Amino acid sequence: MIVTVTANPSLDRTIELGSALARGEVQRAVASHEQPGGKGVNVSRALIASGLDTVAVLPGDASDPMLVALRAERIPIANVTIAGRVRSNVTVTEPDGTTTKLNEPGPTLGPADEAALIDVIVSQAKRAEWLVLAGSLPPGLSPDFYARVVTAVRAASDGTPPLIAVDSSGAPMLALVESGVGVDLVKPNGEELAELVGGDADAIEADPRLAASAARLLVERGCRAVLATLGGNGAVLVTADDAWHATMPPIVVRSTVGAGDSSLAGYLYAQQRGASPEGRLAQAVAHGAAAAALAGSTVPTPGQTRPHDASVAPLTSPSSLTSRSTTTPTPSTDTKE
Ligand SMILES: O=P(O)(O)OC[C@@]1(O)O[C@H](CO)[C@@H](O)[C@@H]1O
Repeated sequence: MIVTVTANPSLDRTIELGSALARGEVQRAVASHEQPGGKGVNVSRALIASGLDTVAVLPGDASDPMLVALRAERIPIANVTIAGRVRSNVTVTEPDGTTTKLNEPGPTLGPADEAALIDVIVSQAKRAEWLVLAGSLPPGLSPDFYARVVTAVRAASDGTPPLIAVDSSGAPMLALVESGVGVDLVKPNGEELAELVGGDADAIEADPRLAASAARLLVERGCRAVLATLGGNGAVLVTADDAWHATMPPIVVRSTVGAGDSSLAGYLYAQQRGASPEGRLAQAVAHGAAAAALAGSTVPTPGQTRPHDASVAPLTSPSSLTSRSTTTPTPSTDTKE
């Protein structure tokens, strides 16, 4: 069982344009989609599509349209009732695959909401093999919320605590790494790696060796494995002893929203099926690529993924983080989200 936590879920609205976005103009959309989202929620949606057991923990009233949409998709949830409404995030996609995202801050939560959320997470985590903590934090939650959750879950465990995966950014992610609690897997993109260890985000995303060298700094700070997604340049997986790079299967990008979440789900799906680290990396890239080729934040089924097209190779001598890459990133296949 895999428990996901989305402290700041959203009702994602995707607007597909038939021509390039023109700021300041009125444009007619060719299609629109509304889907329940937020990073942990998307991981749960992708796990369900892959036939795995999951529960999505999130704040939100049972009658909130976002929770209603989640139930309609038959995603098992454990919610903490709050006074405010779940936020709405808007995505605009252009024909060349460019994805523009406008994310609301989310409802303000108080100390009682935070305590209730941690209680629900601790109780759900007792039957979990993995606990996935993903996304931004809404206003009012402590910046070290994720470190608090990890500590509470481990303290309450009466046997083997769940493995913990984290995919977040900014202050909450930095606070987790700096807390020294140590987690089993983190899934940054190039920008988030640069935020955490320094360096140039575009150069990291363009150069798998540079990304591996940045990821290794996170391993040294207590993250047992780092799955770094590099948009069109695939992904790297770095552990204390090894590093691999997987290339991205060729796709036509439709929407990159949730592609990173699908990558994480693909990694967990392969891990649950006993795959080697290389196999997990290939499945992560295949899930991310398949998601990027689908509309809105639609998640793929394993049958829609092509792990054999993601060629995996060991990375033996990572570039120095201070080196600059001359490779140009490939925006048309970016799976940053
Ligand atoms: O604002 P956050 O929490 O960082 O990200 C939220 C979000 O952009 O992430 C998902 C895609 O990864 C979307 O479903 C959702 O709108």
